[in-house]
Amino acid sequence: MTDEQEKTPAGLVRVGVFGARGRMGIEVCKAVDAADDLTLVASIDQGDDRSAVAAAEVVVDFTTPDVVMDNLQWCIDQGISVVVGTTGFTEQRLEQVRAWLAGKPDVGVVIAPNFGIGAVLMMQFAARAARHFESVEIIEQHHPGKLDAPSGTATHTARQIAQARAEAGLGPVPDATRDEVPGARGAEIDGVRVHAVRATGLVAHQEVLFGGTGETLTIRHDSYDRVSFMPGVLLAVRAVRDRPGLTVGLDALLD
Ligand SMILES: NC(=O)c1ccc[n+]([C@@H]2O[C@H](COP(=O)([O-])OP(=O)(O)OC[C@H]3O[C@@H](n4cnc5c(N)ncnc54)[C@H](O)[C@@H]3O)[C@@H](O)[C@H]2O)c1
Ligand SMILES: O=C(O)C1=N[C@H](C(=O)O)CCC1
Repeated sequence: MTDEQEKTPAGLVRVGVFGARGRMGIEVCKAVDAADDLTLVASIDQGDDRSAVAAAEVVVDFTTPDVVMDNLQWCIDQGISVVVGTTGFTEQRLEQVRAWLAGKPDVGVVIAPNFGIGAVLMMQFAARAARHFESVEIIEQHHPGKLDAPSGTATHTARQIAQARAEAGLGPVPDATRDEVPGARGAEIDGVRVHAVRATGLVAHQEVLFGGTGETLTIRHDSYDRVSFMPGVLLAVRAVRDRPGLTVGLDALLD
């Protein structure tokens, strides 16, 4: 048993944070500190020795797409459950995480592209609406410090919409564009156009625009402050050890 483990009062969940000096990591450390049932045992950023995290029961990762897989493999190897907010998860990456977890029946991993409760509902509403409209486009807007485009949230939403359209037998989204300045029509994710806006003053925002005969439907979510993600992060921290294996998205935890 480590010193940190010995010192922890019974009943408190020991939490470590990767990316602790980043925009999200700072908020996560504050939220864990403020929670009566959690205790922050390690806050790690680039260049720090991550072995301090070995005392944690749950690690929260808000780092970057290029380091998150190494962090995840390390935590799973140590038998530590992980809550991941870092983006960049392809189906291939998710399969890799499932393979690492296969030999660790007591370890849980929750990976969610967006921990905002409103954002999770926005994605659910969009998936529900998708089968009723022939047209759909996604417009995501974020702060200019964001490294990836389109956002993980937009990519996840596009995949869910594409799946709902396929199940409903909808064909391609109508679009007569013949001459295009490259990029003018956005990126295409599973047949859904996604437009990424970056501007100072923004935090994280997304609109899903549906079009049908004589009508449009816009579903919009706005995170004005990173504290909006904290209830979802804490929900996952409290639940992850009771969910062995991989959970993608917050939907199952909210239900
Ligand atoms: N799921 C969500 O709800 C949600 C919300 C906001 C952001 N994000 C995602 O979270 C990630 C982080 O976002 P951010 O705005 O906090 O970015 P950020 O750049 O402010 O923070 C990332 C931090 O990770 C640190 N880091 C880099 N390599 C590391 C390593 N090997 N070990 C430990 N720390 C390391 C960096 O030094 C930095 O402090 C991004 O992928 C972003 O898209 C997800
Ligand atoms: O600030 C970011 O970066 C965010 N990233 C996530 C994404 O890519 O969807 C969630 C919203 C904030």
